[in-house]
Amino acid sequence: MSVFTRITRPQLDQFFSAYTLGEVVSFEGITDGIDNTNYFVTTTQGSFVLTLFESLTADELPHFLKLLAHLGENNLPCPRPQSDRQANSLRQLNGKPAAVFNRLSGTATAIPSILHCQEIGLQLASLHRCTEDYVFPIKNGNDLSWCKTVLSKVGAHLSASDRELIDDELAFQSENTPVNLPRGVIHADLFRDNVLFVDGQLSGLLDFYSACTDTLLLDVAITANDWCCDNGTVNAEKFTALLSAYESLRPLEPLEKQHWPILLRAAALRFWLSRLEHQCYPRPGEITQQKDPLVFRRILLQHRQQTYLSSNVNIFNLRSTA
Ligand SMILES: Nc1ncnc2c1ncn2[C@@H]1O[C@H](COP(=O)(O)OP(=O)(O)OP(=O)(O)O)[C@@H](O)[C@H]1O
Ligand SMILES: N[C@@H](CCO)C(=O)O
Repeated sequence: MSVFTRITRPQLDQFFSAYTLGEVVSFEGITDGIDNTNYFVTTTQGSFVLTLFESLTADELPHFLKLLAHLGENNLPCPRPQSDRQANSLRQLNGKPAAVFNRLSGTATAIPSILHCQEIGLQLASLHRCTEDYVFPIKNGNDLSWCKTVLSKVGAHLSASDRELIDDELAFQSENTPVNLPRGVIHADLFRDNVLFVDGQLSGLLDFYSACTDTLLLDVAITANDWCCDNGTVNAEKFTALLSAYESLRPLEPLEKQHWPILLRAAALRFWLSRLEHQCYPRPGEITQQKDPLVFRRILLQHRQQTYLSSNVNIFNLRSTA
């Protein structure tokens, strides 16, 4: 996140007086992330994170808070929404919907090892399994039609060859839209900066605000593209490690294996476009971060050309064949 909405100490004191979480001792804006405004808040009773939601509405947010509560009940290490004295977990601060969560320990890993990739593969499969029967009425806002809209917004800023590449990929994805693949709750943004580790053990899964109901394999592809590429270069060994760990809890169906290369491309395209959009239309904020769109251009090109297939391990080398 970045700090888009500044809050003052008196506002915070008043806000926390609605809870039974102690008195505010200190607070600071968090610079990571690009969607919401987050502050670390230390009170006389513990450490918390205050989130001011910058785009999700008060109608949508209860679904996300309920999902986080469900995941916590199933022992996933997710932030738990804290309730105020009236049992509300969603309030308003500075004109924005706001909520308080327990602060999870750990730090994100910038350069994941094979072990980190295995850990995240296992956790993602746990997430998919523990939401098998969970009804989550949020659609994927970053689907193919969104990709087309973003291209129409950023197209004028792109080189002719990049526009052509994106057009071509969009045509490919439209012709190969997955049907009949297992669907469920997906995190949809399980990047390295949304996962905390303590001494190599996964201690936190963060930022469920892109979560939606969609193809489970898309979630695996989104996660693998970030965790298993070293600065945009596919690391075939890491892909295999993540997938094998995932499959130890949720084996992929034959149809999913067939679609894996397609969804890797879809996931790379989606984040190339969102990063381009942020680059072309940055939001005003006090502390803002921009992420490099070219990383996902590189990943997409490798998936299209499958250049990594010449390595000893390839990312289609799944444990069982389709
Ligand atoms: N419950 C928590 N415990 C510990 N740290 C947290 C917690 N919630 C948020 N953070 C910290 O704040 C950062 C930003 O949070 P988050 O990823 O939810 O924000 P965002 O703006 O939605 O980010 P993104 O750009 O990934 O969409 C995290 O990377 C993490 O460092
Ligand atoms: N995880 C995204 C940003 C938040 O959606 C990215 O790295 O582009």
